[in-house]
Amino acid sequence: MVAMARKDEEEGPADRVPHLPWMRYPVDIDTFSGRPVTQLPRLDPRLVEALQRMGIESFFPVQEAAWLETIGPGAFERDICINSPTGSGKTLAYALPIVQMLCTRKVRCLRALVVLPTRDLALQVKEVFDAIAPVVGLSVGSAVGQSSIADEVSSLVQKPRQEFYPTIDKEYVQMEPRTKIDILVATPGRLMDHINMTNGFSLEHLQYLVIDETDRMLREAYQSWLPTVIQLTHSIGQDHSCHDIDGKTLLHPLTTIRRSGVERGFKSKCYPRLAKIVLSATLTQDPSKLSQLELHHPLLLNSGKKRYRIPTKLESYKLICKSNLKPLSLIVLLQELQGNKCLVFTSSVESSHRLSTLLRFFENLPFKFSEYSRLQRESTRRKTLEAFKEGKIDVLIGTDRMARGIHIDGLRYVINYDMPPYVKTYIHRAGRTARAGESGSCFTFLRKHEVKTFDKMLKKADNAGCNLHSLPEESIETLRPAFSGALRKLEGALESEAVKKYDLGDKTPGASKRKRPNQLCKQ
Ligand SMILES: Nc1ncnc2c1ncn2[C@@H]1O[C@H](COP(=O)(O)OP(=O)(O)OP(=O)(O)O)[C@@H](O)[C@H]1O
Repeated sequence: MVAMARKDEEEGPADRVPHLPWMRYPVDIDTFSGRPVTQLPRLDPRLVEALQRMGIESFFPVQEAAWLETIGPGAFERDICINSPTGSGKTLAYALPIVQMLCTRKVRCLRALVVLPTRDLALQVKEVFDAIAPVVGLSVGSAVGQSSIADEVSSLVQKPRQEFYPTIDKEYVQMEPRTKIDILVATPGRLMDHINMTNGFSLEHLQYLVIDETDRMLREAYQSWLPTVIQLTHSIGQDHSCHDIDGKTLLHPLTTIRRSGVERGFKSKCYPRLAKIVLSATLTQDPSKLSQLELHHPLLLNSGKKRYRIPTKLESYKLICKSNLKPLSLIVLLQELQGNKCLVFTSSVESSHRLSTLLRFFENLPFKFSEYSRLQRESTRRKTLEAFKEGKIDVLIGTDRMARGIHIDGLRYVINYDMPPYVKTYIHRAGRTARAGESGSCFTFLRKHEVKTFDKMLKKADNAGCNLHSLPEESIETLRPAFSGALRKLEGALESEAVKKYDLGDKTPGASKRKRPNQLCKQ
């Protein structure tokens, strides 16, 4: 009962009317057909060319909808919230309007900030900006912890050019914008490092804030990055003036002044205000969570009739099997998928590790697989993901860490080795395939007693029919003898790993809660 209550709190019933009035009347993304890139009003011709070089001939509906709500008369007068399926092109939906809006800027300083929960995602988003921003003279940076903090600092800010202002006091020179970039893509941790420690890093000129994967970003406080950013961009009443050597008041020519607005709707808010775009495939409707964003007259762009939607070309299948036969069923399924790229999701890092270690003890499997886990080093994970993208590995075994936002070209299959706990989890896992209008399949292993819960869960999403998939019994039987041997080797391997870690004083996350070595193999 407690577990069910928590689920409802997390997701709510499928068709519940949102508490917030503005969420009840969304712009329906499905009414946009996605026009050719050459036919989007006001799109800079240089951007049209850049998009064509990227192989983009026409826009996806969410991109057209976001453009029409942000560019032109009344541009960015309201904050934009986007709830649109995985792989529907949300990144370009915000990147393009921001780049278009900034392409007439005269002075380089940090004007747009995009925040994402993980480094992999942030780098993926930066690639999109890198493909369009430089053609209109904008510079894009990242703060994700990929390089040392010193390297990152020197890529983001420049040293003050005091020699150009020999007669003016230091304070004036300190106000010169020093950021080398117009757009920053960041993870919250590194963003906070720069806010707190990097001399010359300033958000005072920030005009656009994008929070991608908003529901996840709001679930975790990440060192209070959000209130900090909002606070730093509220500079009402700050004294922007400084004085020259004669004591005359001098206003720095490059200062963005936010005033207390008096127009309707802006009372007691800063103007020009910080325009926000928040988005997800599973945008929260929880008023208390959304209130943290301090949205200004928000406008919701929504896809589908229900709260959640599964990509049109995604086919969902369930496989019912006993838990002791799950590894064998997985092998048979992977054999069926014939070495096509596939992501396998488990419920925990331990379960991923156990499964991939077990598979290693089967000989001659017709697919190459690898574990992808937060317990691995960052460099190992990066190499594994690269190898998977390049097709050197066919199957990645991991947890929900791989589920958010990551795009892998040509990924046709997703397998839920363990049932996802929430429909949101299903949507993000399954959404690694069937992206950008391509087709894909998601298979979910279930024990008999899980079927009802799973079916009920999928009903919360639009377009979520699920067929039964069965595997040939004889193929499973053939693997049984190898299975017993592999299981024995697995226990031995896990035990010696545990002993080794114990001796070395395990420092990995969760180590203190880990079981003693002699308890491990009894599971
Ligand atoms: N107009 C377009 N035409 C063709 N391909 C596109 C277009 N827009 C985006 N894409 C491609 O679609 C893929 C998915 O886009 P994107 O990652 O932005 O989806 P998303 O909606 O953010 O998904 P998620 O919710 O999983 O993060 C990317 O590979 C991108 O290059």
